[in-house]
Amino acid sequence: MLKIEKVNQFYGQSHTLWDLDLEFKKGRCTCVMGRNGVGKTTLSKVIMGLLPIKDGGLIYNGSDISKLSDHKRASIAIGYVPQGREIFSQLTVLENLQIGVLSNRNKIKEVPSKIYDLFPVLKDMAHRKGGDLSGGQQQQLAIARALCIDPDFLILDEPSEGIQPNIVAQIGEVIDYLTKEENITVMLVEQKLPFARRHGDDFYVLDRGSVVANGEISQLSDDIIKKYMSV
Ligand SMILES: Nc1ncnc2c1ncn2[C@@H]1O[C@H](COP(=O)(O)OP(=O)(O)OP(=O)(O)O)[C@@H](O)[C@H]1O
Repeated sequence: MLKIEKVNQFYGQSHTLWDLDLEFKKGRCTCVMGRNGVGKTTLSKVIMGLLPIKDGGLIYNGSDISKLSDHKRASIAIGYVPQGREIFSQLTVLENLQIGVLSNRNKIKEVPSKIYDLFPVLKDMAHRKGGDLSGGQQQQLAIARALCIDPDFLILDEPSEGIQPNIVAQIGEVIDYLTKEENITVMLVEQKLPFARRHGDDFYVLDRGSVVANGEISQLSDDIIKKYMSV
């Protein structure tokens, strides 16, 4: 589905991603983990085309997308829910969703009813301003907006961070539904181990911009956690 091949990325002189090799398999949830500052968000932005890479390739369904603009990448159906959500707080819930619909690759005009099946609260709050929603509801709105483009590949950057437990559980159920029922490929940037273990299929652990461990989520051992994830 998506292969990251020998990717190197720099912020100015600062070498941040080092010869990264990762593979995201179709219909699976792959967790990208590691301590603060190891490069997880940088990798998400590289995939979205928000940051340039120095060399290497991003092979998406067999083609190298590393030279495409972020706009073109949205049209090839990569959805992105950034850390901090970035919803439009002055627009209503419905207007936020309609912005996702504008980038829908099948040129639909209305918010699909499936979105409200996944997130019923958004139907109840359709005419409320995004900024009036709780943090958890804003996270749901951000995920729903990304789903409005009908993505094949969805990047979720720490969706459970600072969110109340019942909404975290709902978001986990949505991830399971998207991978298992809709065959969507999910990249889950996650620091919370129980959430990653419950909803992830595969994992990569990064340290200082390099992959230091990977495998199926059942292979995420206490040794790896102690060495690369505990503070
Ligand atoms: N715009 C930038 N300019 C320069 N350096 C940056 C920039 N953004 C991030 N960095 C640096 O790049 C490294 C990787 O940061 P990144 O945000 O990708 O890590 P992360 O693993 O996502 O961390 P966190 O879990 O805190 O979000 C860090 O050393 C960070 O300070």
